[in-house]
Parts: sequence; structure tokens; C-alpha cells
Amino acid sequence: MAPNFPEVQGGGSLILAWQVRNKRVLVIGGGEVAAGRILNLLNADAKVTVVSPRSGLNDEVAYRIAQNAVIYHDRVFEASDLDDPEITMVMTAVDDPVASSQIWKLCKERRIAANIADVPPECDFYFGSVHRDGPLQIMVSTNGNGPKMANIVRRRIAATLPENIGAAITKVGMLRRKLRVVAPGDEEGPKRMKWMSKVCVQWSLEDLCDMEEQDMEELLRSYAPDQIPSYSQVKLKEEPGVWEFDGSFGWACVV
Ligand SMILES: C[C@@]1(CC(=O)O)C2=NC(=C\c3[nH]c(c(CCC(=O)O)c3CC(=O)O)Cc3[nH]c(c(CC(=O)O)c3CCC(=O)O)/C=C3\N/C(=C\2)[C@@H](CCC(=O)O)[C@]3(C)CC(=O)O)/[C@H]1CCC(=O)O
Ligand SMILES: NC(=O)c1ccc[n+]([C@@H]2O[C@H](COP(=O)([O-])OP(=O)(O)OC[C@H]3O[C@@H](n4cnc5c(N)ncnc54)[C@H](O)[C@@H]3O)[C@@H](O)[C@H]2O)c1
Repeated sequence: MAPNFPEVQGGGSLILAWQVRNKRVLVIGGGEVAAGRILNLLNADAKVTVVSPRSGLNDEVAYRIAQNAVIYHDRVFEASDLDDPEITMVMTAVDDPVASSQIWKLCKERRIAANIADVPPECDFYFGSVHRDGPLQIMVSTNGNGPKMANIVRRRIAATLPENIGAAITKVGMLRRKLRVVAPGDEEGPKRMKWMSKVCVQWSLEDLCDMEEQDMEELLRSYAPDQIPSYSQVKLKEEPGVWEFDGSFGWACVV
């Protein structure tokens, strides 16, 4: 009998949320594609170096350079650009396939992860179509089958989301950090996770979005008894005793 484990479906990508904050990433090229790469990197708080002749700069890339958002070298790529040991990743977006392939080979020699735009066999990772709303990021990949389709699917997904989902997630992030203060320590982990999951399930997205800091404090009082008060109980500041666990299970036998 086949075991009841998930079936392996090869041919996909490993989709990750790569933490490039404060890490150096080299972008080669300064055209339209580079502008998108640079924005993605700055959104992820990376330290970005751009190499491209000024004559080929797109307006957006020129703006990032003028804003000092990136370090800029006004010339074509040189092999020594890869000498900086800080570089964790390379992206090329140049209209010169020979230069692209040369850069790919040099990156492989140095074991630096690289994306060569539009050359799938020369990519350690692909980009995807990304929806962003505050802390929420949704990436759609078609694994090289149809980049424009990725764009269409991403827009379709984004259109189904509640308008305030990003704000709700930001609030939940605050609540989780507060919970770690109220209930610190590894031994509390399983209880913390269960309580947090229950809050997310029992409160609606709209409730979570409306949650203010004082509501969070109130809600956290339910952690020890492990009974989640409803949004209105917290919001209307009902007597804590109404929802606080008193040792009964919501009913009592009067004898
Ligand atoms: C998602 C997105 C992210 C980004 O780059 O930011 C992205 N391409 C986007 C747009 C786009 N790219 C192309 C078109 C023309 C229409 C079309 O072909 O559909 C359009 C549409 C447009 O321009 O509107 C041409 C194209 N792209 C690749 C090839 C080479 C090939 O297929 O062999 C060719 C030339 C094909 C040819 O010559 O015919 C290859 C790749 N492009 C990828 C990502 C990776 C796979 C992602 C996936 O499969 O999901 C991969 C493998 C490598 C990589 O570059 O990382 C971004 C949309 C972002 C957004 O708008 O939301
Ligand atoms: N993956 C994608 O989403 C996607 C979409 C469209 C195009 N592309 C491909 O990406 C590449 C770039 O596209 P684009 O629209 O940004 O092109 P573009 O012509 O706007 O920009 C090319 C840039 O590369 C620079 N450049 C050229 N040779 C260089 C070198 N040796 N060193 C440093 N910089 C150099 C130029 O100065 C220019 O800034 C093309 O090959 C294009 O086919 C990819």
C-alpha cells in the first residue's frame, strides 16, 4: 500500500525568501530590466552596486544613482568587479549575450549565485512576478514556461485579496513580538504558536487590521488561561472576568 505522504512533483523551483539585507549584490547593466532588479533589491534592503556605461542608463536607474541608493561604476563590466568578497549575488541585465555568458562563467568559477536575465540555463535562480503589500509578498513562478502568464496570474491573485491584508499582517507581527515578551523562552514555543494560530483563525482579517496597541495588551491577557476573547469583547473592554478563564468550561452544575 502506498504510504500517505505528499507525492514528489519534480521540475519545480525551491521558492525561498532570500534575506539579502545589508548584503552586497552586483547588478550589471542599467536598462529597464536592471531597474526592476534594483528596485527588488532595495526593497529587500540589499547593498547594491551597479556597473553600466552612463550612456545606457534608463531614467529610473539614473534616478537611483542620483539618490545615492546604489554604488555606481560608469563603465562596462570587468572581471575584477567580482573580486569584492562581500558580493553574495550577481544579476546581469545587459543586451550583450557574449558579455553575459562570460560573466556567468566567472560567477560559476567563484561560486557566486547569478541570474542572467533571459538566459534560463545560466541562472542559479529565476525571478518571479511579485505582489507586495507591506510585509506581504507573493511570488508567482511558471518555472520558465510563461513569464507574461506569471504576471497575469499574480494580478488575478492580488485582486482577490482583502484591501487591508498587508496592514493586518503588520499588526499580527506586532502582537507576536509582544507575545514573546509576555511568554519568553523556548519551552513556551508550542503554547505560543498554538495561541497565535488561534488568534489568527478566530479574529477576522478586518478585526486584526483594526487592532490597536491597547487591544493587543488586552488580548495578551488571554494567553495564560488560553481562551481567546472575541474582537468585540476586547474592543468593548468588557470586564476581563467575562472571558478570563475561571476554571470552569463555560457551564456549571449547581447542586
Ligand atoms: C516574471 C518576470 C520577473 C522579472 O524578470 O522581474 C520574468 N520575466 C518577466 C517578464 C517577461 N520576460 C519576457 C517577456 C515577454 C513575454 C513572454 O515571453 O512571456 C516578459 C513579459 C513582459 O515583458 O511584459 C521574456 C523572457 N523571459 C525569459 C526569457 C528566456 C526564455 O524563456 O528562454 C524570455 C524571452 C523569450 C523569447 O525570447 O521568446 C526568462 C525568464 N523570465 C523570468 C522572469 C524567469 C522565468 C519566470 C517564470 O517563468 O515565471 C526567467 C526564466 C529567468 C529570469 O529572467 O529570471 C517578469 C514579469 C514581472 C511582472 O511583470 O510581474
Ligand atoms: N527576464 C526579463 O524579465 C526580461 C524582460 C525583457 C528583456 N530581458 C532581457 O534582459 C536584457 C536587458 O534588457 P533591457 O531591456 O534592460 O535592455 P537595455 O538595452 O535597456 O539595457 C541594457 C543595459 O546593459 C548595459 N550594458 C551593455 N553591455 C554591458 C557590459 N558589458 N557591462 C555593463 N553594462 C552593459 C547597457 O549600458 C544598458 O544599460 C536583454 O537581454 C533582454 O532581452 C529580460
